[in-house]
Amino acid sequence: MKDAIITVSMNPALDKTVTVNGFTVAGLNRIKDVRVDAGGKGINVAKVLKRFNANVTAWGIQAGEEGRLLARMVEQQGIPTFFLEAEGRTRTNLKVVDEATKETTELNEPGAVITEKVLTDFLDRFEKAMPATAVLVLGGSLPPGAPQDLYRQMICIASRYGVKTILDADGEALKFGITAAPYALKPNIHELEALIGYELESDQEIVKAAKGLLGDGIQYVIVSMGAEGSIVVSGEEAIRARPFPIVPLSTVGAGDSMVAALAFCLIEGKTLEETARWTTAAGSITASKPGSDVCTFFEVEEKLALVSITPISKFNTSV
Ligand SMILES: Nc1ncnc2c1ncn2[C@@H]1O[C@H](COP(=O)(O)OP(=O)(O)OP(=O)(O)O)[C@@H](O)[C@H]1O
Ligand SMILES: O=P(O)(O)OC[C@@]1(O)O[C@H](CO)[C@@H](O)[C@@H]1O
Repeated sequence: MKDAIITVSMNPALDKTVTVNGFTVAGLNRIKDVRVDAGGKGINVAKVLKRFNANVTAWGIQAGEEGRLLARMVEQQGIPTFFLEAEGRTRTNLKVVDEATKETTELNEPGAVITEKVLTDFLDRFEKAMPATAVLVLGGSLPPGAPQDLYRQMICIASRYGVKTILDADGEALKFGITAAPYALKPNIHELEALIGYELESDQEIVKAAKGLLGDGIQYVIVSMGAEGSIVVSGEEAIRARPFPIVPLSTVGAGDSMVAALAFCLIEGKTLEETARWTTAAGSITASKPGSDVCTFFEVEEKLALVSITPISKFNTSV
């Protein structure tokens, strides 16, 4: 059985995380600590999957000195990579962690422009890799120059080879991507609300909205809700998962850790309840780590039983 997972980061980043004590907008902020991690959603997913001992390769586009540094940082973690080089410079995303409030403020650059030539080469190599791939993870924003329906194109290619795609995107990239019926989606609550065009006030409303996305090939929707945990929905079941308490150090990569755990659960054939436990525990452990550092397999495994699980049908069967 195939077990290879490919993560794609078309717009990766060096994540520069600075820690301040009491972040002041429009004032002088003295930085207490700085760290730089290899970032981008697909790269974070690959970092977790490597720690889960999965057969993962990080694909993407890199550019300039920053791009070479990024690729080196990923490879130093023992993750096999396939990066095509583009012109310009891979972006640096600034993450400001406020020690006082435990809040993270993110300032993400648009990224280097991608040319049609690089894109065509990438898609060509991508299609060649699909026959040996079991799960594909598409995550993050698209770089300037890329068509908004790029994820849709990739999902269509992957589907021709029976590859299960997990899509973690927002805005237009998500809207277009959904039309190609990825196997699973991981919107956070704000991305889901933006997609459907209205606010969701209760768990029942979230389940209803998530269920509305299922069908025509979409099998799972995981709606993440920060400290509130998540709602995991399949055609047959809906589960409310609540995390154990943590002290958040940087929430960057928490959603990506959920996506990684979902890819792991798909490969391992876990049940929906097990998937709810693995994804939620992975997200919460990553949120308790500094910068874009991510959870390990043993840290997650140790906490699985502490994730509180409630089947949604228990309190409302009408959704
Ligand atoms: N403050 C927190 N306390 C406990 N768990 C948290 C906290 N923040 C995040 N998590 C865990 O991480 C998961 C994903 O968080 P979130 O909904 O913020 O994802 P996201 O918005 O996709 O994150 P990102 O895009 O930064 O990776 C949550 O479902 C939860 O399990
Ligand atoms: O700008 P995008 O592509 O939407 O998000 C990029 C990013 O914020 O996502 C990761 C966290 O999920 C970070 O490593 C990275 O900086």
